[in-house]
Amino acid sequence: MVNMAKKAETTKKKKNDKRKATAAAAATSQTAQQPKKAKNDNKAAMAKGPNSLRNAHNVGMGETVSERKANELWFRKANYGTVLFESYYKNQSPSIIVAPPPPSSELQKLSKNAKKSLKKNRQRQFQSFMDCLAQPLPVAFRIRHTVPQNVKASLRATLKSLGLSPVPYDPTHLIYQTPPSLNKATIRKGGPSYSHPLASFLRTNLTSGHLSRQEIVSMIPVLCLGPSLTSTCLDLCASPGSKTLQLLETSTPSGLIVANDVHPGRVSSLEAAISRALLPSSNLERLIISNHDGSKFPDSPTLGPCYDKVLVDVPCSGDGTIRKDSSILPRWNPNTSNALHSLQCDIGFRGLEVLKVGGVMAYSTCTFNPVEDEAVVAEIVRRAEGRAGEGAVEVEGWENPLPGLVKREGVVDWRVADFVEAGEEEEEEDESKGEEVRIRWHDEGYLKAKEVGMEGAVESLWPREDIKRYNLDRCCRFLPHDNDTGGFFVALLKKHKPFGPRKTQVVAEKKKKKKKNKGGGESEAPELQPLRPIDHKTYSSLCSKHPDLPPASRLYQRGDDRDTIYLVPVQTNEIFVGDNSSGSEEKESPLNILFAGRVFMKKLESGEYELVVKNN
Ligand SMILES: C[S@@+](CC[C@H](N)C(=O)[O-])C[C@H]1O[C@@H](n2cnc3c(N)ncnc32)[C@H](O)[C@@H]1O
Repeated sequence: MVNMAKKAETTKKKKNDKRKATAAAAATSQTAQQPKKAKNDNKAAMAKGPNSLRNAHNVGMGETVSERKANELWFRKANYGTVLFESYYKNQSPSIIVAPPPPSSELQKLSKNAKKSLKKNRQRQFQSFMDCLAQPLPVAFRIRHTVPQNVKASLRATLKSLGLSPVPYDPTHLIYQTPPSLNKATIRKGGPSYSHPLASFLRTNLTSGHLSRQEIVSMIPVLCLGPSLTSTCLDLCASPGSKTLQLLETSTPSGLIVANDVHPGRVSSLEAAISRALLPSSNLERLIISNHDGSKFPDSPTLGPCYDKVLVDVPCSGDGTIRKDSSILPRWNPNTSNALHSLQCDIGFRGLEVLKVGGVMAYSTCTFNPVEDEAVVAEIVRRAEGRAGEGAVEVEGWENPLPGLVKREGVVDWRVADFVEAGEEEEEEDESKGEEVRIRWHDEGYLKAKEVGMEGAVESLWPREDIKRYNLDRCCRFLPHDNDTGGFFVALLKKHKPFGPRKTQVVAEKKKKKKKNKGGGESEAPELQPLRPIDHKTYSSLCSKHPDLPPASRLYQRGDDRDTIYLVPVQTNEIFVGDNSSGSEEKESPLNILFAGRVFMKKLESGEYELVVKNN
């Protein structure tokens, strides 16, 4: 009895260790680098097997080093991620990475030799995918739309003299890509190409705001949403802001852009990136930056679903960016994708809820993984149908905004997996079997997966029987070896019907108070107090000295900083407060606005406010 209890406890502990390793791998920042020393230790320990690595780091023994870090290190050192990645995508459904096989009726007609060569060809395709991932990503950049025509012409001429032409598939001739030898690693300070004329050209013009550095495939969602943004647009997961900037550049004077992110720190870096871009004030006057969990983004109290366009560029496992960040591969884990799926569904569905009828939403990720891509699209359409009936939302086909950039159809068939240490599921006593980590496929579906203890199993991870109904083939996949880019996924969804009422209305979360946690660090509370409409008293006193002031509805101040007055977008009060005419100190916006518009007035030492001159 005692032995059995001990065995059960060991098994439980092992499972806990594994769970922690997974969570750690998922939680670590994508930019985390593998420590140099780890690479050397790796070779010796790998020879003995991954468990010796784990023991060497005291993982699971409650030792001094933080267990989380040790678990993650163990996982990466064993290079499990790379092994899992290759095994996962090689054995995924046929058309995720390689071109779809011919239909079985045609396959049967092929000779033995033809079948063999087909198989070889598919292996070659997979290998070219893997080989491409091992190549660093060239630097992609574009000349900003907001740059005056004469400056555009001069930038193009200089680039031409440096031997660079716009990418052939860009009709605007504004997008460029460096040759492979000039990449993030070689052009950085201390890198071999730091002094290359193209590298210094890039530095100068990125600093001046003439150029924007952005991956080509990551430009696609905004390009698909349409160039004439005369409309109200919500970017639900906006930081670090490359797509928000793209939206701002192409918006027209009557447009509004609300850029939101859940992390207060990342909201501040979003604002900093936008300031660095040196956009004209007229573009900045169309922007609101808010801080909410995208899955609980507040309703407009006056208008309800009011956005013409919504961009949902969700947090994802990011394996499409391996060429840019090689640390992703050694810690790759299918459980990360499975765990993100539900959050992605919740954010995506909220995007559909706040979208106007007739509006369009772009859902995008930088992962190849269908459980974060097509599975999410299918689930949010299904949820929409639950609220508004069949045809409530439709996946739309779209013209390629970059004609010639190879895109592949979305898939309707995929497999779901998690990872296990071989031997663990059978609860083997033979420890040597626990040395191996491998993919465990759950082809029998959700119930069976739950039964065998798949972590994070939810039904929507699997393709449902009626999957063909969702037009998932209209989604687009971009693979690195097709265009020498990163990997990307985009789906466009159009809302056709109003959704019935939710059980509970979504209201802004209570603002958390800033407090010290036990460890002495700051809690997750936002650093900044939100902006609020200017109060009547301040506005009246300003009017007496500045007769041409904009209406009070356009002037906002931060709760704890009365020294600055912001000129916010025209629509702000109409959408978020419900009063478009006068100062409304009693009414509070449900939106946690951390930045908006541009700085309009500053308080002088004398206590008077002075107008801040526009930059253009
Ligand atoms: C893929 S990045 C977005 C990249 C951005 N759209 C761009 O083009 O620069 C995902 C972002 O989602 C944010 N995020 C994570 N969970 C979120 C949530 N629940 N609601 C809103 N944003 C979230 C992360 O902070 C991260 O900045």
